[in-house]
Amino acid sequence: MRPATKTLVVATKNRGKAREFSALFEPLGWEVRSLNDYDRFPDIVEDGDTFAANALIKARAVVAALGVPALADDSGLCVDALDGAPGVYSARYAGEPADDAANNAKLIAELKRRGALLAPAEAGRPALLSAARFVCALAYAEPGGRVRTAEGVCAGAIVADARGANGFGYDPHFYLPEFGLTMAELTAEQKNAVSHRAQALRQMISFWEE
Ligand SMILES: O=c1nc[nH]c2c1ncn2[C@H]1C[C@H](O)[C@@H](COP(=O)(O)OP(=O)(O)OP(=O)(O)O)O1
Ligand SMILES: [Mg+2]
Repeated sequence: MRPATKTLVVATKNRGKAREFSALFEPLGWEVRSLNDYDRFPDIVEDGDTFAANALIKARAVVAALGVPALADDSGLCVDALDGAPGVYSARYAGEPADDAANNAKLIAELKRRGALLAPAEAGRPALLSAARFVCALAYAEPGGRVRTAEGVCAGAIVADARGANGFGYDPHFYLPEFGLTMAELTAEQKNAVSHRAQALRQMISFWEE
């Protein structure tokens, strides 16, 4: 089961995600179309309990609306000290409409309130950190009803001070110990080598090749 054409609809309105999918698919000779390429595509209600459930909801909604195969991404940030929050609520953590700056401000305020930003023993690390991971569930759906899901995880830590201007969402506060940089300080190529999204996509592509 793999898409029959070299154009793939990605069921997202998030321009940051769409940009990353375009870059990830480009070396494979695939062109990505997002919901921003359709006039007034209705908002999809994401009321699933898990990333995978929400990805399936989005993929199926786009298949139903457009009649073509669709790949959907539901992703978010899970912070250990917040018992996995904001999790599936990452996009609307600070309320709706979704606002990255408000979400980041609420995240840091919440971690400070709980005393959950800790100074690591090692020198050269950012001052205050709190263990976290990015999670990405992908769902691929076809008009015939077949579906496939994949998941990727990227471990890191939330850092109190925002750094970097690349990426989107929580990237300026997501610190990667192996780089000594936040996700927003990585180049697009670096992020696409390690991200939760890239890992989930690698798994999905391996399913497509089965
Ligand atoms: O690589 C990432 N770098 C930073 N932040 C990220 C990343 N990946 C997900 N996130 C955050 C953004 C948003 O707050 C939430 C996703 O929510 P999610 O519902 O999956 O996406 P969305 O509503 O922005 O667009 P859409 O549903 O149309 O795909 O997690
Ligand atoms: Mg969403």
